[in-house]
Amino acid sequence: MIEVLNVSKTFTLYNQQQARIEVLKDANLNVMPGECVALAGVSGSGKSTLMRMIYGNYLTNEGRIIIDGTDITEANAHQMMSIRRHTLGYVSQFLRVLPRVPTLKVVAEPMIAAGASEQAAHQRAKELLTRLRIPEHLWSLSPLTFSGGEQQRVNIARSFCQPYPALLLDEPTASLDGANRDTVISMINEAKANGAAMIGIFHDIEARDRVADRVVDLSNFTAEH
Ligand SMILES: Nc1ncnc2c1ncn2[C@@H]1O[C@H](COP(=O)(O)OP(=O)(O)OP(=O)(O)O)[C@@H](O)[C@H]1O
Repeated sequence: MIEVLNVSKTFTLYNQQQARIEVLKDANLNVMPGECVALAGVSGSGKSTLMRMIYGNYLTNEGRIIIDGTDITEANAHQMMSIRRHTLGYVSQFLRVLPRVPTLKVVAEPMIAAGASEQAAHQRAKELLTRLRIPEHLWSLSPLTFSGGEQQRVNIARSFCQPYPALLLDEPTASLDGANRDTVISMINEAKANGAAMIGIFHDIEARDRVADRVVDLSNFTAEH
């Protein structure tokens, strides 16, 4: 479902004497439906960089990244938008939304964009916000003033509102209390049971061990190896 084939990534810092940072060399990873792979490796080994390449935010220097049969290193903007709409979700660490959009709409929006009716999307959004313990009186407010943990839960609700077949998780439990952390771990395991292929970064090792089938250490894919 998510295939990373011989991927290399070097950053060139044009405003700093053309300095080159070789982050990944010949990285390979294959994630099957229903599998969760955790990315590990020392700080700076390229975990976030690889996730951003898979989501199409960073270009790939070499190699191919295949999502559900499409090579996203060659995809145009229209194809990439369609993949993000229907196939690949991304739970980022920080919520990025437009100001003044109510929480309920923020959560339902990706599902509506993927073709669901407003009524069905709002119903699903309400179920998820309830499950993630966001009090109902906050649903009509913008999440921009919410606490860090509340914002993270809105972000998770938004990414789980529709059943993406592939999902990227960037520290999904980082700012959560125990009960919400357990809820998110259950949601990840349910998505897995429903066939989602997932790649995650978890600094919370206990959470990682409860969801990950495999751990891949990106330090093995650096230029020194
Ligand atoms: N946009 C960028 N421009 C230049 N260098 C970058 C950029 N993004 C990442 N890097 C460099 O790539 C390397 C890997 O960074 P990355 O954030 O992927 O590491 P990580 O494994 O996720 O680290 P951490 O565990 O600390 O979050 C770092 O040396 C970083 O400086």
